[in-house]
Amino acid sequence: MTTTPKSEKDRVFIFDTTLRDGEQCPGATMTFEEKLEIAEMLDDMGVDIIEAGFPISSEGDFEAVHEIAKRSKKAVIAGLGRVNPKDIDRCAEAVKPAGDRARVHMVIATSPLHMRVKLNMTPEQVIDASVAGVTRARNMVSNVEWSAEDATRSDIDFLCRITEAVIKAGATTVNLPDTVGYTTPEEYTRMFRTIRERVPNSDQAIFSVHCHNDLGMAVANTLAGLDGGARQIECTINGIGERAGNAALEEVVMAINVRNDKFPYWNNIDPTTLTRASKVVSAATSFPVQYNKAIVGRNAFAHESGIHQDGVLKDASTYEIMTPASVGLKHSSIVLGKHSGRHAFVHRLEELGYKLGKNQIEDAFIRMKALADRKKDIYDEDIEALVDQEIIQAHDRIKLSSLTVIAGTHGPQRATMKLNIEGVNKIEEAEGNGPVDAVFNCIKALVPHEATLELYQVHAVTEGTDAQAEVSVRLAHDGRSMTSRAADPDTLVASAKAYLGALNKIVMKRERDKPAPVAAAS
Ligand SMILES: CC(=O)SCCNC(=O)CCNC(=O)[C@H](O)C(C)(C)COP(=O)(O)OP(=O)(O)OC[C@H]1O[C@@H](n2cnc3c(N)ncnc32)[C@H](O)[C@@H]1OP(=O)(O)O
Ligand SMILES: CC(C)C(=O)C(=O)O
Ligand SMILES: [Mg+2]
Repeated sequence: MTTTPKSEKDRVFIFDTTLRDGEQCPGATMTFEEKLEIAEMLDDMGVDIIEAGFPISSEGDFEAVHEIAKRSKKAVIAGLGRVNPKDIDRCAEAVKPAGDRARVHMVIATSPLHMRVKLNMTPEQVIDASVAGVTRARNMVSNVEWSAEDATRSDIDFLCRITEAVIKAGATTVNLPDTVGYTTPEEYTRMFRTIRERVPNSDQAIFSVHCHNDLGMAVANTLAGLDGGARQIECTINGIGERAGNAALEEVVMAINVRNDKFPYWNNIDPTTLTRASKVVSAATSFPVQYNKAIVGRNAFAHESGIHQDGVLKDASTYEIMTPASVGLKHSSIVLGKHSGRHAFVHRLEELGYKLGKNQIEDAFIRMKALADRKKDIYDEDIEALVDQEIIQAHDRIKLSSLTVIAGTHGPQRATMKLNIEGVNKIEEAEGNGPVDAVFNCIKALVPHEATLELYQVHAVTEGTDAQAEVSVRLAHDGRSMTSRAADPDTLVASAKAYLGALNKIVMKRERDKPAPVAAAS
C-alpha cells in the first residue's frame, strides 16, 4: 500500500445515508433508539455527513433527525426532502439543532422519463422548482445539497444547465446519483468530467456520487466518480439501501486505503471501526450480512482450503490483501473442513494444546476428513472429541467395527454389530426396547459381562442437526464405577462407543488387578 501526502484537493467527504436510503429498503426500519445509537457510532467513526432521515415523511422520522442533530458532535447532519417548500421547511427545522453543521438536502428527478411520467413537469419547471427550493433552503441554512435524481439517465446538456442554476442559487453540494444502478464506471467518470468542465461555476460546489448496486457496480462506479472530480461519497454501512442497495461504506473506504495507488484520496474514517459498524447495523435492521460480503462478511478473512491455509500460516499476505486488524477484526480464521490440509490441522491441534505423535496426528487427520465429509462445520469441540477419543481408544481391547440399527415406529428395534475383540472379529444381532437398548444388548451378547448401566446421557457437542452427539455411559462393576464418553454425528454409534469405552476400562482394571504370576523358580 502506498500513501500519498494529504492535500485538500484529494480529500473525500464521506456522506453516510444508512439512516435514510438504507432505511428505505423493505424491512430495514429502525427504531428511534437504534437510529440514535447508529448516528453516534457514525459520528465516532469519522463520517463527515450523516443523512439522518426524511423529516417530512413521518413524525417519527422528524423526531429522529431532530434528536440526532441535537446530539451530534462533529458530523454535519442532513435531512432529505423534495424541492417543495413544505419538505424544505420541515427538513430545516429538523436539522436546526446541529447549528452550523446543519444541512438541507433536496432532490428532484432530471431524467426525461421521471420528469414526464412521475413528476408531470417540464424541464423548465424542474429548474424553476429547484432554484426556488435551493434559495428557500439557503435562507435557513448555509449548507445546502441538491440532488438530480436519475442523473445518469438524464440529458447531459440539461444536467449542465440545471447544475449551473442551482449552484448560482446557493447549492454548496451537487449530487449526481446513479439512482437505478444503470451506469458504468467509464460513463460515470465522463459525466462528472463533462459537467465540471462545462458548468462555469462548477468550482463553487462539491460534487457528490451516489450509486446503487442493481448491476453490482455501485462501488466501482463510486470510485470512478472520484476520478471525474467528485469529492463526496454517499454510501451506507453493509451497502443497505433501495433494491440491491447502495455503495457499501466499508468497501469504498478499504478500496481507497488498500489501492491508494489507484485511488489517491483520503478521508476521515477510522477503518478499525468497520467490523463493529457492520454488526451494529445488521443487528438494528435484522439484515444478515452475506457470508462472502467484502470486508465484513464472516468469510472475508476465513480460509478453509488446505493450500490457502498453508500459505496464510506461512505468511498471511499470501491470501489477505489487508490485515484483519486494519478493519477491526481480531484475527483471520483457519476453518477446518473437508478441503483442509495437515498444516492447518496440526496448527489447530497446537492451538488447542495437543502435542501428538506423527502417527496419532495422521490417524486424527484421517478421522477429521471422514467427519468433514459427513458434517458441514468442524468446530474446536469436534476436534477435541475426535482426538480425545483417539488417545483413549488407542489401547482398547474391544473396538467397534460396524453397527447397523433398524429403528422407527414399528418395534422391536434391532441392531447388528461387529466388534473386534483382541484382534478377532465377531458379529451379533439383538433386539431391544428402543434402538439404544438394542445396541447395548448386542454388546452384551458379544461380550457377556455382569456390569450394570448406571448412567446414560446424550448431549450435542456443537450446534445444528449435524452436530456431533456426545454420549456418557457409566457402568458399575464389582462395587466400582467406570465412566466413558464418546462423540459421533450418529447418536447410536456414539452410544456404542461410550458403552465399549466403559467396558474396556473394566477389562483393563480387571487385568491390572490380577495377581502377578508366580515365577517358576520360586
Ligand atoms: C431516489 C430516492 O431515494 S428519493 C427519496 C425517496 N424516499 C421516500 O420517498 C421516503 C419518504 N417518502 C414519504 O414519506 C412520502 O412519499 C412523502 C411524504 C414524501 C410524500 O407522500 P405523499 O404526499 O403521500 O405522495 P406520494 O409519495 O404518494 O407521491 C409522491 C408525490 O411527490 C411528487 N414528487 C416526487 N418526487 C418529487 C420531488 N423530488 N419534488 C417534488 N415532488 C416530487 C410525485 O410526483 C408525487 O406527486 P403527486 O401526488 O402530485 O403525484
Ligand atoms: C435522494 C437521492 C440522492 C437518492 O437516493 C437517489 O437518487 O438514489
Ligand atoms: Mg438512493
